[in-house]
Amino acid sequence: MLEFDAAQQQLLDAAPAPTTQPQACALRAALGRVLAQDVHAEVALPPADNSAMDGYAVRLADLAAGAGLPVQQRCYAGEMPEPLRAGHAIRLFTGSLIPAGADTVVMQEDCDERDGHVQVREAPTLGQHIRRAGEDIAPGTCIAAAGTRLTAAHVALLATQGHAELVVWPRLRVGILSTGDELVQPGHARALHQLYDSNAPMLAALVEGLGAEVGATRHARDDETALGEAILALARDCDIVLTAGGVSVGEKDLVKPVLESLGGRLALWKVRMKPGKPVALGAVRGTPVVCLPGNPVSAFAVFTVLVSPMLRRMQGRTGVRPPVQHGVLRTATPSSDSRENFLRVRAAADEAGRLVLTPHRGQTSGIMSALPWADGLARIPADATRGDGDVVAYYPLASWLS
Ligand SMILES: Nc1nc2c(c(=O)[nH]1)N[C@H]1C(S)=C(S)[C@@H](COP(=O)(O)OP(=O)(O)OC[C@H]3O[C@@H](n4cnc5c(N)ncnc54)[C@H](O)[C@@H]3O)O[C@H]1N2
Ligand code: MOO
Repeated sequence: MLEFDAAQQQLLDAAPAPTTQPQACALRAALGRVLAQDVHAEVALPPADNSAMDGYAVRLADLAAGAGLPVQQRCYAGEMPEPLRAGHAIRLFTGSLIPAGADTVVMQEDCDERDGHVQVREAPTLGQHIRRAGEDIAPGTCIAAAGTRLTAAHVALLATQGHAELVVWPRLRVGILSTGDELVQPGHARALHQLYDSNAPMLAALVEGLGAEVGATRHARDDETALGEAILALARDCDIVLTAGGVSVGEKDLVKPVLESLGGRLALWKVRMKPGKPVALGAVRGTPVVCLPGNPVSAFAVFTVLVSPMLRRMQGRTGVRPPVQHGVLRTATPSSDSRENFLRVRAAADEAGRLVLTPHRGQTSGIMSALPWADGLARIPADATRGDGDVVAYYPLASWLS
């Protein structure tokens, strides 16, 4: 059996970085896209000294006499202030530019304005409430690196630079094949011996959750010709193909011989992980094909911890393996197995602020209701027992599936 970490690495090694040309993408459509180039700040942030408060711009020394100061101008955000005259104040608002000659902002709560004069009640400190030009970002700073998958926060930061377009990698196109005579597509009538196909919609949703695109989805019966045609068509139209089912040792587990007949190199593994022992990696006409186990729980776990790093690399992303955290198991039932066991767990903080991991009551690969229930996967090492109070590695779905 292949060790889990070695399998994850071998899949990564089989993942080519993007080979297509980067493309332009409107800022408004950039959420979830992957930057193909570093973006450097051209303008400082903030671009000019401005007020952090609604109040008055003054010269600190002018307050020493304690007299009220004539209000020279009311300057709103979006207007140009006049240079501050000696012994005067300028009324301004949050975001208003600081007038030349002013060195301090007094918030309006500390002032009284009457008959065109402002009296400052609380002695300010020099420079208070002024946001300095460039204090956040200096021109030339890299504000988003190539390989970043853009979030709303990145979109906001990139907008400060006035960019209406960004250079991103084309979306990775993933082909999905579910296999099995027993499967019926949702929306169709189902006989007693049949099962609705949940792997295809699940894998499509997982792929889209990473910011990749579903190039095509197919279902094939357990028949060498049908499987071969489907894999060839998907390999032709997509950057990578994911199949589910038919990869174990049963008489109708035909995916392996079909891949071999298509002439691709093939590595079939029994990976030392649970759920998800049977996993295969092949290539058809240069397109990687990854075969996941048919049990939907196993396919979900394999996608999360084995396949997602590979897809991230093909998307052109950096940080292909999200951080693994650690948490304390809270369970009445210790876990042990000859394979690395990825328990479906919920995560919460205990009174001391420690991350506590509670396993779902059903941990066999047939218990699908554990998937939407879980926050992540807790990893129990192979050939070891871990029970209540033990610290284990934790793979949060929020980061491993994004
Ligand atoms: N004798 C052995 N039997 C099995 C072994 C083994 O080592 N020796 N391994 C077990 C493990 S572990 C797994 S995991 C499964 C994986 O088998 P396959 O990848 O060949 O998957 P199938 O047999 O095609 O299906 C397994 C299971 O999942 C259901 N399924 C399949 N596709 C879908 C779908 N798209 N939607 C919903 N459900 C699906 C299928 O009906 C089966 O119940 O093999 C074990 N057996
Ligand atoms: O490895 Mo299988 O995925 O446990 O049921």
